[in-house]
Amino acid sequence: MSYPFLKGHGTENDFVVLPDADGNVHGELSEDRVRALCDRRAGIGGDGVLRAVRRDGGWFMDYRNSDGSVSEMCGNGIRVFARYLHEREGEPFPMKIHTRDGIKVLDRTGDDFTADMGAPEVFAATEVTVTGRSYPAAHVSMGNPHAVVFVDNLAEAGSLDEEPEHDDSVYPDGVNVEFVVRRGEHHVAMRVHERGSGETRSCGTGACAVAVATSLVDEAPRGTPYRIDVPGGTLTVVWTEDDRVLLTGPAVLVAEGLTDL
Ligand SMILES: N[C@@H](CCC[C@H](N)C(=O)O)C(=O)O
Repeated sequence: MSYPFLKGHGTENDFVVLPDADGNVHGELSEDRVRALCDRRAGIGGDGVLRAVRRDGGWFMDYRNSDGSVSEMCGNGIRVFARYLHEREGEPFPMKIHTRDGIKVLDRTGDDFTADMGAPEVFAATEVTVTGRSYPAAHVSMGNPHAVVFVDNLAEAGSLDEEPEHDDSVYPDGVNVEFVVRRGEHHVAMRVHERGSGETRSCGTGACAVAVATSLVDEAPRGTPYRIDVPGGTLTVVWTEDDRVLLTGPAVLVAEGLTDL
């Protein structure tokens, strides 16, 4: 049996989009199927899967990491998802999208898409260990968990092939780890090891967590735009006076077809 799919990315964080309006095409998407779809040699390839299911008069983004695990939220994925809904399902902007982390509002300005990611949660500082070296980390939740580590040089994080070690009592479901260097005023660069996907070229929720952690260190006024360079491009994040994190960046659809996977 063949199924329609699309492929898209946001700052090179790439996804397989699975249209499944009535939720009965893919049923309970198994971890094995997600892994097969995301396989870069034997599959379509992607850092994750975005299954589009109708819900409550709108759409639900069923996000899976490339290892098949579920995450609450994906900031790059939801911009790709919004573009898909606009171009293929005729949904107008601004649009509301249901996620495991509640409803998010997406808007578009030219080639840029902005996701209102809601309020961050900031917890007590923690620690992560990478290739035997421990680093202090800011603990920020954007619906999904992040550990933000400030370093002098992004190469310090090494190849990021291995999952950073973390305290299971702090992050019982694992954690996304961002390594951050300063580039200028309100401007940083980051690399990320994503829970369930390994090192990726970008992470939208990670960029939000980095902007929140950095603006707290800077004591920057709310509303200050932060430029976050990622290996796959640039994202802009604003933490507003009324405690919403706005993530802006590109989202593109690059292919579509049928898959037997
Ligand atoms: N790439 C995403 C985050 C995807 C989920 C993450 N790996 C997790 O398990 O929480 C983004 O752009 O936010």
